[in-house]
Amino acid sequence: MTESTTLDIWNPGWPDPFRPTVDADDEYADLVDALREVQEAVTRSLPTPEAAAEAAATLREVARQMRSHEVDEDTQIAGKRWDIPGKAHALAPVLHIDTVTDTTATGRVTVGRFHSGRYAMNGGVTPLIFDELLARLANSAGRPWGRTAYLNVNFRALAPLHTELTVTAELVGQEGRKRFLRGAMYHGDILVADVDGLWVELKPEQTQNISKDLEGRDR
Ligand SMILES: CCCCCCCC(=O)SCCNC(=O)CCNC(=O)[C@H](O)C(C)(C)COP(=O)(O)OP(=O)(O)OC[C@H]1O[C@@H](n2cnc3c(N)ncnc32)[C@H](O)[C@@H]1OP(=O)(O)O
Repeated sequence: MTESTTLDIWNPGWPDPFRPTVDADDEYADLVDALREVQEAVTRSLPTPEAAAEAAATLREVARQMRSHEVDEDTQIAGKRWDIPGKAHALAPVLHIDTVTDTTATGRVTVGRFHSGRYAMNGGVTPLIFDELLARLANSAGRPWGRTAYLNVNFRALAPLHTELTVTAELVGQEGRKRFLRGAMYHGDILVADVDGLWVELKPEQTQNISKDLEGRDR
């Protein structure tokens, strides 16, 4: 796999909760890499029942250890490492963002069997990748924070596993608070998916303490 160029494209307009609140060093990134390794290895395996039970006990022990270090969402590292591909979050495949200009962005991604549907990338994973790249572009160049309003994805061809795919994004228009983006994913010259997305700039009251907005809701 090609190593990425890391880009710190932190937007000063973004609210503080999106920055890690402790100095993150690579032990955190390594922990999430190890979690990704587990996800892929478990997906690819057919252990004996005894081996499955042993692994489950080990994983529950790791979960117990991590629960003893639990913090609130504003303080956690996962999803906050803008400087490294994957942002130290194991949900989506690791997207290597190579370029971000005021109106375009490009990246590369390779998925394994953990993100497979059946011998090709799962259809729910493609929007995750588009959301990551398009959101970075929508919210870069000093633009105030906006949220995804829609992502309309067209699947044009199977996206192969274990193969580097390129992803592109473009800001195609702005009307008031609305930012219209378009993106595409390629396997070599083959278009595997494209997307139209809308980001809506948040009103000041929408950027205040999101956890308060969710109080009392079943999350
Ligand atoms: C500090 C907090 C930051 C949080 C960052 C979180 C980042 C994410 O992960 S986003 C996750 C996925 N996205 C979401 O959960 C978003 C949920 N939806 C929302 O929050 C709201 O619907 C939101 C912000 C997108 C728009 O709501 P609101 O600000 O009230 O917009 P509203 O004033 O109704 O509409 C603004 C314009 O956008 C248009 N619009 C809004 N939603 C849509 C849509 N889905 N389709 C088409 N047009 C839309 C409206 O028609 C309107 O257009 P016009 O100005 O021409 O009349």
